Amino acid sequence: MLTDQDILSALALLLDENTNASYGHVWEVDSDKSTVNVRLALPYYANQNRNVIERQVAEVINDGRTVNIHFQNQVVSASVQNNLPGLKGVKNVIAVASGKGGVGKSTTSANLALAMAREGAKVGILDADIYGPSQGMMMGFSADTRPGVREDKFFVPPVAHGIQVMSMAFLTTKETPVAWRGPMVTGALMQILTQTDWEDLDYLFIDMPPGTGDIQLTLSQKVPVAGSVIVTTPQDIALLDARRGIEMFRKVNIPVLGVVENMSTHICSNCGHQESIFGEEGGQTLAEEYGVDVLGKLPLSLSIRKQADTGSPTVASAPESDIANIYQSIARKLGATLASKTETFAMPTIGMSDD
Ligand SMILES: Nc1ncnc2c1ncn2[C@@H]1O[C@H](COP(=O)(O)OP(=O)(O)OP(=O)(O)O)[C@@H](O)[C@H]1O
Repeated sequence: MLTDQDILSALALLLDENTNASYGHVWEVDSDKSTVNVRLALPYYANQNRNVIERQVAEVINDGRTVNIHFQNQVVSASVQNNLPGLKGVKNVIAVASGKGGVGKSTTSANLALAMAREGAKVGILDADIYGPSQGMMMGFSADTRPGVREDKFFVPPVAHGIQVMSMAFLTTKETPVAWRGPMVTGALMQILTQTDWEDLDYLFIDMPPGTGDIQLTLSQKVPVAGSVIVTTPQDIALLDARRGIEMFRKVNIPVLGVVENMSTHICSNCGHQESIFGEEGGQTLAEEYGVDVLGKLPLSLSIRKQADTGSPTVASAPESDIANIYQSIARKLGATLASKTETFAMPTIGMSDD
């Protein structure tokens, strides 16, 4: 029979597929003749990964005893650029950006937020894409949706699919924002961001305006961002713009957590044939050039478009689909990558629970 120490040593070597490294010393073990209790405390959520972990553990403890695994996930706040004060009710802000419009940044933000929530985290989205706010529509809100108001001071974000959502579109008419100049836009966004009553969020995704102009730069300097994600399509022109996005975040000391390659291949809805119509390995080349990871690749798919454009993005409407699984994997990697960048990371104290 294995000793607890044998088991701990073997568990510490197991590979975490979300980090491509060993889990390390995040395990606790106690056992008797018939049962082994294993506790795993992770600094990110990975509920959709539990069966993989259970299989890994079962292979280590293969001595006929019953194995109980208790999972505990606790997200802590990562440091932010220039020690900006954090946002009340939000542990980590993740900016989702693209160098250019139309590459699927909003679709990716919505699906990643939903995927992160499915992994177990509490999540919000701020639609900062002021000139083309689409989160309201993508998350299924009607056009006349308005946030609640508390104490005449705070917006209470409407909730859809379990996600707290705020958008300039909830406060303006269609015509308003186009007439605004840059400083008005950033001022209004900062106000929405800080005056929203975010409730206990592990992650707030900010769907940034496309591009790398003044508005984007100002937001990146003023909003306390823990990490950013760059969405790009594989065409050279989009990649060129994505480079500018990475460089902008570097300049303001915001870590780039990775690149998501969208519309990576086209899968024919009739025959299933897969083709790289926008070129191959573009995101990979970009990621290598800047020493960041490709967190995942999404195909150009009719279902992604239809589901996002009708208010129930793929992760919500087809959670068991192959495409939803890609978003889940990206969400876990994102959480894990952010946690690994947390300088002040301290392991939570864990207690036994059947959670
Ligand atoms: N992988 C995909 N396959 C098919 N359609 C997609 C995919 N990703 C996004 N789309 C569709 O492409 C259109 C543009 O997507 P989206 O609004 O997310 O882009 P964006 O980068 O946020 O654009 P902008 O910054 O201009 O608002 C939408 O109709 C969306 O449904």
